[in-house]
Order: sequence, then structure tokens, then C-alpha cells
Amino acid sequence: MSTLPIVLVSAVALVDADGRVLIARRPPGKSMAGLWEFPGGKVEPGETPEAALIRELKEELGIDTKESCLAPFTFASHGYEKFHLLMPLYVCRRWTGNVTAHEGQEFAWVRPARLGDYEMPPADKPLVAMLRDLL
Ligand SMILES: Nc1nc2c([nH]c(=O)n2[C@H]2C[C@H](O)[C@@H](COP(=O)(O)OP(=O)(O)OP(=O)(O)O)O2)c(=O)[nH]1
Repeated sequence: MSTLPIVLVSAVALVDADGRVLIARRPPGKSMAGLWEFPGGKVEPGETPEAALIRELKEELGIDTKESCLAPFTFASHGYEKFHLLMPLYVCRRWTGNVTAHEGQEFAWVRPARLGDYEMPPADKPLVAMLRDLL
């Protein structure tokens, strides 16, 4: 049996009016630097996954959304070497403010069919397939 800690990370596919999805590039110095990911981050103790996302979207992108605008879509359950990632993925089509790189990150708005052109963490592969087929 694995004794790896389970790390809960909330992530979101922000979808714009043209049906494109926002991905962000992991900055140098972090684990998996240079890979593209869905915005989000670790859920802190005492926080709900939705509250974590609302917080991260404000911190990372400078946008505001609310819980009722976060629709559960699917999740990733992936064994990394040092931890097991459990990552709910929400879809969000309504927010206020303009997406701006608050933490110096690079962004891309991408059609679901083109997400495969961007290198993403292994946990994200099944998520990309689901977005491509179901979004
Ligand atoms: N936000 C986000 N994280 C992802 C995705 N796919 C994936 O494997 N992860 C992993 C990368 C990190 O290990 C973790 C998110 O942690 P984080 O972004 O909040 O924190 P971090 O980079 O400072 O953490 P660390 O891994 O450098 O310790 O989840 C994704 O699509 N979006």
C-alpha cells in the first residue's frame, strides 16, 4: 500500500466567449517548471476547494468569480513520485475583471482541440481529453 500524502489542488478551466481555455506556464524554480497548467493551487487547511480557487484566481490572475460560477467538471487522481495528486477541475465561464499576469506568469488562451500542442503535467492528460470531447 502506498503511504504517499494526498495533496488536494483545485484547478479551473476558464472558458471565454470564443470557447477558448486559459492555461498558464509554471514559472522557473517551481516543480515542473515550463509546463502549462490550469490556474489553481493547493487547498489550504480549513479551506473549501471552491474558496481556494476564488482566492487563487484573484492572486494569480486578478479576476473575481463566485462559487455559483464554478461548475465541477472532472478530476485528476495521479501518483507523482513524492505525493498523490487529487485535483478537482471546475469549468468557469463567468468572472469579472481582465486576466492579468499578477505573478509574472505567461498565459495562453487555447481551443480545447489545440491543448495537446502544449506540454502539461502528466496528471493533466486525461483532463485535456475530457475538455476536448465534452466542452
Ligand atoms: N494549478 C495546477 N497544478 C497542477 C496542475 N497539474 C498538476 O500536476 N499540478 C500540480 C503541480 C503542483 O505540484 C501542484 C500545485 O501546486 P501549486 O502550484 O499550488 O504550488 P507550487 O507550485 O508552489 O508547489 P510545488 O509543487 O512547487 O511544491 O499541483 C494543473 O493543471 N494546475
